[in-house]
Amino acid sequence: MSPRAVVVGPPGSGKSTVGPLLAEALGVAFRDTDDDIVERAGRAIADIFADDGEPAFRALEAQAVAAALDEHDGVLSLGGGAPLTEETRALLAKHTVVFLNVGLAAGVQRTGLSSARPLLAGVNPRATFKALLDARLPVYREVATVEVDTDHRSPAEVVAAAVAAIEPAEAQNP
Ligand SMILES: Nc1ncnc2c1ncn2[C@@H]1O[C@H](COP(=O)(O)OP(=O)(O)O)[C@@H](O)[C@H]1O
Ligand SMILES: O=C(O)C1=C[C@@H](OP(=O)(O)O)[C@@H](O)[C@H](O)C1
Ligand SMILES: [Mg+2]
Repeated sequence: MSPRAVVVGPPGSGKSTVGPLLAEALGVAFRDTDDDIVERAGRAIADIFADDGEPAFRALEAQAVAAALDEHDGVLSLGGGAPLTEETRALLAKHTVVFLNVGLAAGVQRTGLSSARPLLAGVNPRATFKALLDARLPVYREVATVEVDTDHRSPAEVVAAAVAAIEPAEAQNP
């Protein structure tokens, strides 16, 4: 079993919002590995970071991603940092991976009102977000088979662009 599409990208790119809409458009089920981690640990992501630290979260995340890649055949959205783990990058090599890109302004705006993302909770979210984008863009591009810009696009417009990008990629690699 293999997901129809795996969705990666920075926090605020819309993985958890666009993912279910993309699944609906493709007529398949949706799963989000952050939800799997919360369910399995019985704790919020912010609590896992606070109690056990980021390396412990990344280990739970790598397990959750490996299991979901094996079990799920619909659209699978990952947490923003999942492709930082080398084992996950290796597993993603066999899959259709959609990179939802977001620029600094929209990314900060979309994540600014939420305290659910511990990595962005510091005193200067804009500088933190910029450093995160600089470090991660090459990683997202390394694992992606298609890239979709989400700035100035509604979630429905992002879905349309993603479907248009995925279908020719699937035709090339059936
Ligand atoms: N294309 C978009 N345009 C405007 N707002 C968006 C868009 N995509 C997502 N959002 C909003 O941004 C916030 C973060 O989205 P989310 O799906 O949780 O991102 P991610 O899972 O990539 O971190 C949510 O409030 C969501 O409604
Ligand atoms: O970028 C990251 O490292 C993280 C992103 C979050 O998911 P979203 O990208 O869905 O916000 C969540 O997995 C955790 O807070 C760590
Ligand atoms: Mg998410």
